[in-house]
Amino acid sequence: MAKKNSTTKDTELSLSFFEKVSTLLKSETVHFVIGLVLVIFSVYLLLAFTSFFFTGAADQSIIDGGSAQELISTNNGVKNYAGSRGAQLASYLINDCFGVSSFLILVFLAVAGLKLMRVRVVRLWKWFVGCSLMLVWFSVFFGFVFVDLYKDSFLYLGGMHGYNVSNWLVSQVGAPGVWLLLLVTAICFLIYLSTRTIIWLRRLFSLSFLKRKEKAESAPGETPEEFKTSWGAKEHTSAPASEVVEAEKEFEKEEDAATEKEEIEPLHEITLDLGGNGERTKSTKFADEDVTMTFETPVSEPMPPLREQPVEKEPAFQVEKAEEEEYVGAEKEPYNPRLDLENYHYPTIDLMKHYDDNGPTIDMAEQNANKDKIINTLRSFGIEISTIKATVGPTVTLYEITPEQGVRISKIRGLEDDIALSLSALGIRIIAPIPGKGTIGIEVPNSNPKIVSGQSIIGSKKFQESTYDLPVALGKTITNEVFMVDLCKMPHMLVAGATGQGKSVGLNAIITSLLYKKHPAELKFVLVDPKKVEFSIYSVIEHHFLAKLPDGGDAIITDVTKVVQTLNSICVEMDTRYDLLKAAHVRNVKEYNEKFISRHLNPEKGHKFMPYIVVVIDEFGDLIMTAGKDVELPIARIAQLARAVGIHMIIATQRPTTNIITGTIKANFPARVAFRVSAMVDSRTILDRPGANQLIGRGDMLFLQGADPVRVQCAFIDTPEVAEITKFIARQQGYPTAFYLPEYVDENAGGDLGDVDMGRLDPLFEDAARLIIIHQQGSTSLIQRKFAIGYNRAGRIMDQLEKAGIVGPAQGSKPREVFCIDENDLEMRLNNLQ
Ligand SMILES: Nc1ncnc2c1ncn2[C@@H]1O[C@H](COP(=O)(O)OP(=O)(O)OP(=O)(O)O)[C@@H](O)[C@H]1O
Repeated sequence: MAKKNSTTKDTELSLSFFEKVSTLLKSETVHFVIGLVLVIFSVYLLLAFTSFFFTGAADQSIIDGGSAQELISTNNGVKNYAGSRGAQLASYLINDCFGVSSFLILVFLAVAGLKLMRVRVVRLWKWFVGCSLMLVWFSVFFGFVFVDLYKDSFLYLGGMHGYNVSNWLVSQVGAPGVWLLLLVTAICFLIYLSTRTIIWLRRLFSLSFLKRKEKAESAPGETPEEFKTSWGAKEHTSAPASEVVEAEKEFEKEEDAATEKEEIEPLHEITLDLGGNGERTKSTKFADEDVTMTFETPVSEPMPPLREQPVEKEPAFQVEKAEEEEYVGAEKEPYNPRLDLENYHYPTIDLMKHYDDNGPTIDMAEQNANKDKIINTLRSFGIEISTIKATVGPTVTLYEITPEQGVRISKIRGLEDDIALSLSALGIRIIAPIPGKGTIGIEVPNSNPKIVSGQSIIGSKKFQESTYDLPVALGKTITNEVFMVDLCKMPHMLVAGATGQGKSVGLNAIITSLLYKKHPAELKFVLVDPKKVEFSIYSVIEHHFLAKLPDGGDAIITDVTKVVQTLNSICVEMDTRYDLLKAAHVRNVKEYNEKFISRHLNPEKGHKFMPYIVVVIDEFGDLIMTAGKDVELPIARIAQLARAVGIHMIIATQRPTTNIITGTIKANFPARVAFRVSAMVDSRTILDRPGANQLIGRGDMLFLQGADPVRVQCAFIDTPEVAEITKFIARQQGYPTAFYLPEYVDENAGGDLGDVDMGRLDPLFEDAARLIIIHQQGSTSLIQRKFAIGYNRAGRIMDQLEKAGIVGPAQGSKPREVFCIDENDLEMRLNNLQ
């Protein structure tokens, strides 16, 4: 017995020891120290290797012939700068192993060290595979090519590995075979590094570079007909290019999915087991009643497609027939919008908090009690039911009842308060009938609600594999399915709910979903936060994901006048985008970007890749109260028109009254999210029906797009989680500035040049005038940039230039016309001014 006790104790002790060691190994400080040691060791190796080239010959006899005792002694005579150990290491790795390609070992060690120190974000396994493959390849290559050097040099360029392997290969496939083998493996490796290799190879095989040369030499019109047809330049080059874009996309997708899957797999599948024996459905017949109660565990059936509501007032958008010949860029490679930040890594799922208590559990006692209460309450009003089925969601259970024949639905609907009273629970909602089912639903809050973690939503297969353009994962439905929508199709969303009911968390869930799925080149946010505290955590990703006015101010907009300017600037951007779409003869931003990527739009004519812009406005009520029409008008304009040009809006308010959510706003925000509100009238304002007043709060919400609202438990993504995600993004390389929205010149303010004081010209006035003349471009942002001054000062200088007749009036987003042709002309005008 005593022996057994001591064994258990030992096991416990060793367990806690291993636990301690494993926690220690996970600590950031230990990682940093190990990383630092690796980096320093790689520097030492570099020294040893480099020195080996110069001192290797002299050291050879000592290293090879000297005894261990001699090498340890102080006067060992080794010349290598890294001492006898360095010389041994270099001799072993270079001569005995892989030759000069052993340098790749220290490259990998340095990269691994930097990753552990969190200096660089890299995919270590990719570096490992890459370095290992190159190590082996170069070793064989040098062993094969410099085989003669092995006889009379102290340095084996391919090491013994390269020498042996290449000799063996030569004996098997002959020297030409080894050349071909090396070529094929090198090509495969380059394809592994970048699928662009395929484009180069195709070009090489089609000899299109020869054709280009020929074309340049022969004058236009001189190309012989047979030459044209046999080479078929246009069709042949454009088709593979687009295929390769697809291939690249596929490649990236697979790669991302593979890495993400590794981290995500265990998190999203929740299986409910009511009976404890693995049955999915269980029916219970109650002895005293005639009612069958069925429990249903949530199944992950595909969600019914959301009914899309056509956006009201969407203007007719005509597409003119292309008359001019289509532009085809000189470069055949597709444009890669992500190229500037091609090493950008999407946030990983482990940045979010993991809740152990994730899956729904079923309290049978609670279920039975609720069932009895529902049956008894209905019976006391003379309503008999034949079946009752319970679906247990994260926070709410849906009881689906089938009444006996002849019972009027309106009668049950009228009993909402009585059932709520009998169950003594808040948040009871009756859905009579459940659309498409012929049953009546009674939603009852669970006594022990579960948190729907952000990790379980973002890590879900459904979200990870979604192909939506702007995927937004909101939470989980009553059947525990991940509830997702495509913001692109909505196209704007209205979020309302009383204070403290989960609005801010909901907005975080929306923004975070987009951050997890989009590249900084493809998406920009405009964040408006009159409360000044909600969105401040996003300020660190300004250079990656935020858009702002080019006036040098904060990217998170907190000031009402700035909001008005920004919204108007977005209207300018919207108009510009429409013009570009029209010029490109396409109907929406997606088609436009596809055309731009395939280089069918000329950047010199102002065409550019258009990222989606998502405008998120918190506390919209506050804005309307302070700025009224100034805010409402641009919002209504954007909401009516911006869908096609990739600008989407999400506005949130805690005061869902009719003077804030006006008819115009409502009509243009077809997707509505309602958290709990205090009064039925507020629910009617948001959803056009009651329901939001019966929610239980803490992220319980109704989502409406189309006819029937869906009850969803919003994902809980807390501020520290968002901070981790934004920190992860901010640590990576970003753009030099935020995405600049176009300048907006307030026509009422700017148009009145009577206010411009020409007696007190800005000290930079003359320099700015010269700059404008040199560039022949009347742009305020140019002045701002060159003189590093704010928007307001640059705007004032521009007004003075206009009054002095040097530039013309503002023309929306386009630069002003410059009236001065050269510096002489300017001198004359300046003299006239004095
Ligand atoms: N989805 C959720 N799951 C669990 N708890 C939640 C959820 N959403 C919100 N909560 C809880 O409710 C609290 C208030 O949420 P939140 O700050 O989002 O409210 P709010 O509506 O934005 O309030 P306010 O309008 O005052 O900013 C949170 O701190 C959290 O404890």
